Amino acid sequence: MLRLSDAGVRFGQRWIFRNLTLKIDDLTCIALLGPNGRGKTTLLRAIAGFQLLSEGERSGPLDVGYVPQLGGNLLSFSAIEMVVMGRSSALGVFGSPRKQDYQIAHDALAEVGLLSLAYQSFDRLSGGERQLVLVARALASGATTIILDEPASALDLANQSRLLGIIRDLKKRSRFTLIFSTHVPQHALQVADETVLMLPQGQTVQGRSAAVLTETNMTELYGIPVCRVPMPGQVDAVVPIFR
Ligand SMILES: Nc1ncnc2c1ncn2[C@@H]1O[C@H](COP(=O)(O)OP(=O)(O)OP(=O)(O)O)[C@@H](O)[C@H]1O
Repeated sequence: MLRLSDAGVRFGQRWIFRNLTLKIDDLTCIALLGPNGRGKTTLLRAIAGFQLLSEGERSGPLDVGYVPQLGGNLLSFSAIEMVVMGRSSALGVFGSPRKQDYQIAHDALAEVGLLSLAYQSFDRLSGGERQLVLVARALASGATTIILDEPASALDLANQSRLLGIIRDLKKRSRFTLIFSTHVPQHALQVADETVLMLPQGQTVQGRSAAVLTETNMTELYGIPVCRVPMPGQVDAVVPIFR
């Protein structure tokens, strides 16, 4: 189990969050939602153990596969080399990747549907392709806790569906604890067992996704009306009402 108790992170004089207690049971899938700048990345990094807490405590595993938000640090390694880098904790400081590490990387790229781009330079991939390569890297790491920071932000609708499928498959394998942030409540409703809302005024709400993602909570979260529309035989549709 991963746990943050009375956790807080402060940058200079500014508290990003405080008094935050979060319990993540093994093998659950958790979605994290909140408005821009509210502190989701900071919280994910704290959960991963990369961000030092200013107060409170973290307990839980440290071997975490972390998929960062898509950034500008483009590297000219090939896609498969980027994925093989995910094997580094299994190889040790001086180890170099062996045939079996490349096989694992190959399988991970196949899982995200990018095998055909294995030897293309990472810096020449599209944003969505890069995002999927980073997901493959976390899969290849062998970590059983995988944290994904907005993994769908650059994905088209088909690839969002593929990503949700990958998350569902990982859940079915019953080996992984998954935590992802998103600005799309529908993603949480589709695949997350539990959702954590970082509300604008500083409170945090955690609970079963269908129970937490109410119209009232989502409207408070984003400051615009958000509706949940029943879809016969399917998960409710989440519809923001843009003005
Ligand atoms: N190392 C840092 N030093 C100072 N301020 C920081 C640092 N890292 C993040 N912040 C600030 O903390 C706040 C929360 O940032 P964070 O990236 O966690 O938000 P977020 O919810 O992930 O945002 P978004 O949805 O826009 O990605 C922001 O205002 C950011 O500028």
